Amino acid sequence: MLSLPPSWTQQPPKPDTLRIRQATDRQQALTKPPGSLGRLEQLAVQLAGLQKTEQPTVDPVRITVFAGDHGVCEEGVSAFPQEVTAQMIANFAGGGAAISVLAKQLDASLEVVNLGTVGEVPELPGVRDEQIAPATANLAVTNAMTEDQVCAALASGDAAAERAADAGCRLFIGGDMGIGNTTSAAALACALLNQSPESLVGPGTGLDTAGISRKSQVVDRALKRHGDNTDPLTVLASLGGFEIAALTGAILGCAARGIPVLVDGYIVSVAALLGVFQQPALRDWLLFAHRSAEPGHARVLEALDAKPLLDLGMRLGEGSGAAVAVPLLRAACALHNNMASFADAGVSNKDTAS
Ligand SMILES: Cc1cc2ncn([C@H]3O[C@H](COP(=O)(O)O)[C@@H](O)[C@H]3O)c2cc1C
Ligand SMILES: O=C(O)c1cccnc1
Repeated sequence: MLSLPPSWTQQPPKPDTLRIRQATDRQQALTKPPGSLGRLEQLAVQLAGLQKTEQPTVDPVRITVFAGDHGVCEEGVSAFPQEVTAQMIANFAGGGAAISVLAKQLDASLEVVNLGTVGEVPELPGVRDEQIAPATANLAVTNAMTEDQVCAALASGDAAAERAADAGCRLFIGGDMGIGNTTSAAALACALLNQSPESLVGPGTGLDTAGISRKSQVVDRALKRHGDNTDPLTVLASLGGFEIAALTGAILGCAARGIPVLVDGYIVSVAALLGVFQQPALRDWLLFAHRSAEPGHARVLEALDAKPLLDLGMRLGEGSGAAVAVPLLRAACALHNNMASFADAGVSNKDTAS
């Protein structure tokens, strides 16, 4: 019997329509022409509905980076060697990674979950050892994971959501670290969206044209082996990665517990897409931070009907693009919660002007 977290099979809660109406009315009453704060208004209204509150906030922010290695690296699909995954875990803990710097700057809590790396990772503060296997199997030739391994990864993600809820976190950011994971993400997105490898495979950490063409052929082999099954659990087992499955589990787990999720780039968006395939109502809980420079991201965002807040040419992962968008959400909440209304400030509204 597979042991799946409840959020895999149960629908996430619906946003609170009363709070949405109240927040929409409040935006109309604040001292500004209606709609003049653009998408910041919609963000505050969405957060008020999801958090079931008059005073939305994103603090405290929780960032969890999930790390795992990919057997498909033996096909030469990344510009970087596989040992970088374990080395970066140490860098996250040491404060030197991009997400470490951003988390500190945002005053967000950062945790790292190691789901399985080929390289040794010593015991480190802030790093949880939840290793499933040293790496997934090579998805070009066989299923990347067993269904039991997928369940273990989903459960790790769900446990991260539980910790975020227990800590009173009001916004969740998931990050990825796993050399080779843009190959897995492309294969997953191709299988779910019935796309060709050419349309979704990109340079990742920096492949040249010949490298991208080789990577496309690897994804093509994987898709031929996989067939046309779009069941999320089957697709994850066939083409996924430990960190991607854990991200899906975390995103579903956060929604189930009433925590909105700020989605990062290509990898996290594919994890979110899997979650939406499994539970379409998950879509309500997702805010999209940025458009990654990885070319396949645009197609994945389109499938999710998502218009990200930023387009900065970033293509790092780790949750970094989402972290950069947090100040926008903070601004949206501060404006919503603290601006004066026309009545309070004695400013004439459109309707009362003579
Ligand atoms: C030093 C370094 C830090 C990273 N942080 C995130 N990634 C990102 O790049 C990798 C995916 O790209 P590909 O599929 O081409 O290997 C993942 O580890 C992802 O998290 C990094 C990559 C490197 C090299
Ligand atoms: O957008 C991402 O998530 C991404 C892009 C390239 C490499 N790693 C992650």
